[in-house]
Amino acid sequence: MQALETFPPDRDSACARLEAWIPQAGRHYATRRNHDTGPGTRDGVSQLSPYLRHRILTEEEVLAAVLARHSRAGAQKFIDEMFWRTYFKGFLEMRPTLWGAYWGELALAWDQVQTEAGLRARWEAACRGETGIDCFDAWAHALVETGYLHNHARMWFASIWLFTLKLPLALGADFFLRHLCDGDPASNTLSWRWVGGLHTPGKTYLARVSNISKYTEGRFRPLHQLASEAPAVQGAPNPERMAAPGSDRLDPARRSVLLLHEDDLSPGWMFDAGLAPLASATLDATRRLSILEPAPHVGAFKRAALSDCVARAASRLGQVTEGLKDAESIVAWARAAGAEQIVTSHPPVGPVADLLKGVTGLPVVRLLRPFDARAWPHATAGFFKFKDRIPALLGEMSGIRAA
Ligand SMILES: Cc1cc2nc3c(=O)[nH]c(=O)nc-3n(C[C@H](O)[C@H](O)[C@H](O)COP(=O)(O)OP(=O)(O)OC[C@H]3O[C@@H](n4cnc5c(N)ncnc54)[C@H](O)[C@@H]3O)c2cc1C
Repeated sequence: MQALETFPPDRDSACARLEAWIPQAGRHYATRRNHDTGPGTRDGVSQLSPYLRHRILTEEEVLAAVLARHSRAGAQKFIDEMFWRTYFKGFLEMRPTLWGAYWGELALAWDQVQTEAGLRARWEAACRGETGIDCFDAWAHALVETGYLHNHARMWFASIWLFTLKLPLALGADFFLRHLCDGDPASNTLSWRWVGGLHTPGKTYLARVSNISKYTEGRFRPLHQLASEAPAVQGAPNPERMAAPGSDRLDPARRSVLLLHEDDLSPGWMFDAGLAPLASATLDATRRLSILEPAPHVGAFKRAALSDCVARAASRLGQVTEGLKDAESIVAWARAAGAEQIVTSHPPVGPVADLLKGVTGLPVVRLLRPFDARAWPHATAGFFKFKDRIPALLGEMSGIRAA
């Protein structure tokens, strides 16, 4: 699988990529980050997202590594972009109904695809990269084959999907989630909403020929092929904000088992908090990403990354059961291990959190990372308000030198 060659799903590869990237995270990133010269040639972005999304690398360790090499001002652009991930997660945690609304819209759009031949033909052509719009078709192929798209290409792609091809937003977000190695409920759903004018109400993103031509360095110039206007799409408005989640309390004296999942593959912080599990298990929630089957590389990435996590933490885990897939098997496994509680890292809104809602009969202790607990409550409005908090959030991180 090409995607797993590009993104080997293990921490050693993640650390090597971070190490190689650090020198580029300053001025180079600020000047080159918007350029997309195509798979295999782009040097302006880190391609760390599959590792960050699954917390094979944590935001804190990437930020600390970058700030050990660059001043805060020198790496400001990269630091800001890193915090978009945190901001989107916090925003969705406090507005979880947006995830339910997305699933409702997806189910409706999927019904329409099955009953409206014209829509089905346009959707299939878009997913197969057969629209006749060269740039769009090339991005569709790259996504399916490599499991990754550059941020600028994601913006152009989503814009063309919505405003030129006039396809439903939920089907586009689903196409991304089924193929991206970094597919993330918060960043993906909210970025699609941002392009469609729902995240910042009324403010849409229109892909323009001149912008595509400039930042693909002449690879593409879709003259007379793109929509010239981008009216906001229909969709659920941003709901009222709820309180950000807090951490459950860990009672280390109770017999615990640890459930490892795709949202946090660096469990060391839970052992530091006193967790000594009788046994551990990994959860495979891939099938819950979509109504359709996710691409093979998506599940393969997650399963291999979970196995790598188990191998790294083996001495702390007790006996390990890999690949639980539903709530019933989680409860049966925990009971068989003699547990009084199932401990897990707090899963943000998404497939794992959905699955864990079905666990009954044993308490589930969801531990929230201090970084998330500090950052998420600030995602109250737009990113630029959140951005004001970045210096304070950096200051509160352990191991960060003041720059
Ligand atoms: C329509 C659309 C859908 C997207 N879907 C996803 C998704 O499912 N999963 C995902 O991780 N990102 C998503 N993004 C955000 C962004 O495109 C990717 O995080 C980024 O391209 C990852 O590549 P990189 O690691 O080389 O980024 P770099 O530019 O090197 O940035 C470093 C890190 O900062 C964070 N980051 C940078 N830009 C963004 C951004 N705009 N939003 C959120 N975090 C950011 C990521 O963690 C990234 O790894 C989406 C963006 C758009 C426009």
